[in-house]
Amino acid sequence: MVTVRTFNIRWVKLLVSASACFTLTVLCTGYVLSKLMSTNLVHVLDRRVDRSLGDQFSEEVQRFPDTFWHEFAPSRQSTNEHNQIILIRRPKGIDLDPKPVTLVANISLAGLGLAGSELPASRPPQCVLLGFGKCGTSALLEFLDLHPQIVTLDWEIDYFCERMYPKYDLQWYVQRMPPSYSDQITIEKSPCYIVEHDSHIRMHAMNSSLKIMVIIRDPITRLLSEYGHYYATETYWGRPAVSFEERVYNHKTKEFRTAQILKVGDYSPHFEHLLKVFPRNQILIIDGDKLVTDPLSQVRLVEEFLGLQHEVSKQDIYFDNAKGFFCMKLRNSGETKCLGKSKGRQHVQIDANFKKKLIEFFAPYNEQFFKLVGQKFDWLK
Ligand SMILES: Nc1ncnc2c1ncn2[C@@H]1O[C@H](COP(=O)(O)OS(=O)(=O)O)[C@@H](OP(=O)(O)O)[C@H]1O
Repeated sequence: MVTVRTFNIRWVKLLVSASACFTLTVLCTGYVLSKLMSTNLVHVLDRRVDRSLGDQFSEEVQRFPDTFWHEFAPSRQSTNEHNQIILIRRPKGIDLDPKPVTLVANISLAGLGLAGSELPASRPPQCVLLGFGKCGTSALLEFLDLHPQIVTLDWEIDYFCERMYPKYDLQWYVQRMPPSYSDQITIEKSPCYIVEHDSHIRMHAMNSSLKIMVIIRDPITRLLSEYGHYYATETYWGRPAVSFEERVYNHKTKEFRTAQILKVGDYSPHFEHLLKVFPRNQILIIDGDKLVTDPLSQVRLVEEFLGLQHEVSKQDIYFDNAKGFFCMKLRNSGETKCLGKSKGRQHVQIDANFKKKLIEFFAPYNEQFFKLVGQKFDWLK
């Protein structure tokens, strides 16, 4: 009898402390969330506003926590009846479309000395970088972002690809573009666009005068880069990775694994389709190998293609010995910025005989590509 009562009391105690813990957790989470939503209101609007307002604005700014993306531009539509700036943000995470959080900034346009002036807004891109993956798409975009008249989306939205297009409409796409002024050019890059041919048609339907950029590089270097990515992924997940040779060549049949190599490495079929959709003068081909050794030469090509002044200069970049690549010097802050660890990996060394085989394998595909685009590249050495 005594034992049963002791047992019951113990259970009641346990239940009480468990529910107290639960209530405390709920209360704490609620408090933290409400703090996040109410106090950290304003983020730097954009580079130009930030620059024009200088320190005075920066002092007023309370940075929004890093766990939130800057979602929409504070555009005309996103100022409220009190002329306050409204920011819409969503938590960072894997979910591509979580519910955004709307926040009213604690400052007004007039308070910023911006009454009546144009505010940056999300606009459809006037130029898209279609790929090819592993050819330097991120580096190109980072260098272009140094241009005051260029605004770039810093993630791959893949909107025109099959994975996204049926799910989202144009408004969804445009709203995700970074804030820009009407005299700026918005660029986004998604490497799936070049190999998924329906994307070409979908982009043309959005804007038939869209400017198209495609970056290519020596297909063997591209293949090595792709292998580096595969190796890093397998290692990360603790899975065994096959050697480069094994991945691209079947030693039993003594044949290259063409499905693996040519899916992206044969550039011609993708260009053939692109040229059926967009006129050649709307397409700019960037040399990914030159982007590594002389990034300014390729940035200049883009500036001319987009009808912009040459703004990005030697002062904006430097060669970083530790990274082994060119990096950026940011004009506003004086800070330096290199691409992350997953860009600029060391490539595996390949045996000279195997490289010869690869060169012979790719040669006819490259010749066909040079003919198609009327341009030669210094590849296969
Ligand atoms: N400045 C600078 N810094 C770092 N990396 C640079 C740079 N310029 C070009 N590259 C080359 O870009 C290669 C990655 O290409 P992508 O960004 O197109 O890759 S991805 O498809 O988006 O994953 C990457 O390939 P890996 O060297 O294999 O990592 C680089 O060779």
